[in-house]
Amino acid sequence: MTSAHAQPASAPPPALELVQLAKRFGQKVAVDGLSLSVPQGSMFGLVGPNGAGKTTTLSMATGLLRPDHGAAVVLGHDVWRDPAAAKARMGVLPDGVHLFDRLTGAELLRYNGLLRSMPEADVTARAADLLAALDLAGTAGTAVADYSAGMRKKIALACALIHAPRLLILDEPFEAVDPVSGEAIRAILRDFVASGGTVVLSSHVMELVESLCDRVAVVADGRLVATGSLDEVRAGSSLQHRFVELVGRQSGDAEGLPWLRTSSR
Ligand SMILES: Nc1ncnc2c1ncn2[C@@H]1O[C@H](COP(=O)(O)OP(=O)(O)OP(=O)(O)O)[C@@H](O)[C@H]1O
Repeated sequence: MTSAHAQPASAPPPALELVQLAKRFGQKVAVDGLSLSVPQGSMFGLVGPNGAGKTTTLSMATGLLRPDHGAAVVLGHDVWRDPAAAKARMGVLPDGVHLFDRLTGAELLRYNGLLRSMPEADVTARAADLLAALDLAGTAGTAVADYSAGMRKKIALACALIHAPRLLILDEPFEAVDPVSGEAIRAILRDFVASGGTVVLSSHVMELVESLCDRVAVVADGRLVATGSLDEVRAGSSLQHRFVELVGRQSGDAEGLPWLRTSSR
C-alpha cells in the first residue's frame, strides 16, 4: 500500500514523514500535532529537553505506539496501515529496549536475523561482522542479562542493523556507550548514510549531533520548534547555544540551592 502522503512520482519519497502526529497520556499532551520530513540520505538529529516528546514521537514513527492522530510514513509506506512494508525497511533501536536477555548476544542477533526471514548463511556472516565491528565478539557467548548497559545498547543496535534496512531510527544510540565503541558506531552510521541509507537519531549531546548530523529538528512540549539543515537551525551559533535559546530555558538556577554550598555549613 502506498501512502496518500507520498511525493509526486518523480521525487523520491522522504525516508520518514510524520504528519500531524499527536499523543496524549491522560491529561498530558506528549506530542501535539508534530509534522516532520526526513529526506533520504540524511543523518537527522532529533533533540529536545527532557520530556519534550522525542521517545513518544519515535515510538509512534516506528509502530511501537499507536498515535491518537496523524500518520507516520516510511519510504512511502504508512506505518500503521501497511506495517509489514514499513517495518521491513527500517531498523529500530527503541528507548529502554527490552531484550530477550536469557539468550547470548550471538543467539539474540541470530534470532533477529531469522525473524527477518534472512537466509541462514547471511545471518551467520552478518552477525560475525556486527559482533566484531561493535567489539562484542569476545562476549558473543555471554547471556545478554549479564551485559553492561553499553553492551546491551550495542547488541540492540546490531539487531537493528542485521537486515540492512534503508532507514535507521535510533533513540539515544550513544547513551552508555564507551568512546571507542562510540567512534565505531559513528563510522558505521556515516558509511550507512554515504551508501544512501537514512538515520534518524535522538540525543542530548549537542556536540555529537553537531559533528554527525546534517539535518536537525528541535522539539519542546511535544511541538516542533525548529527544523532544517544543521546550519539553518544553529543560525551562526553553536547548536548548544541555539538549543537553549529555542527551548527558552537557561542553565539551572544554582543560586536556588544555598543549602548545597559547603561554605554555608
Ligand atoms: N507511558 C506514559 N504514560 C504517561 N506519560 C507518559 C508516558 N510516556 C511518556 N509520558 C509523558 O510524555 C511526555 C513526553 O515523554 P517522552 O518520553 O516522549 O519525552 P523525551 O523527549 O523522550 O524525554 P527524555 O529526553 O527525558 O527521554 C513526558 O511528560 C512524559 O512524562
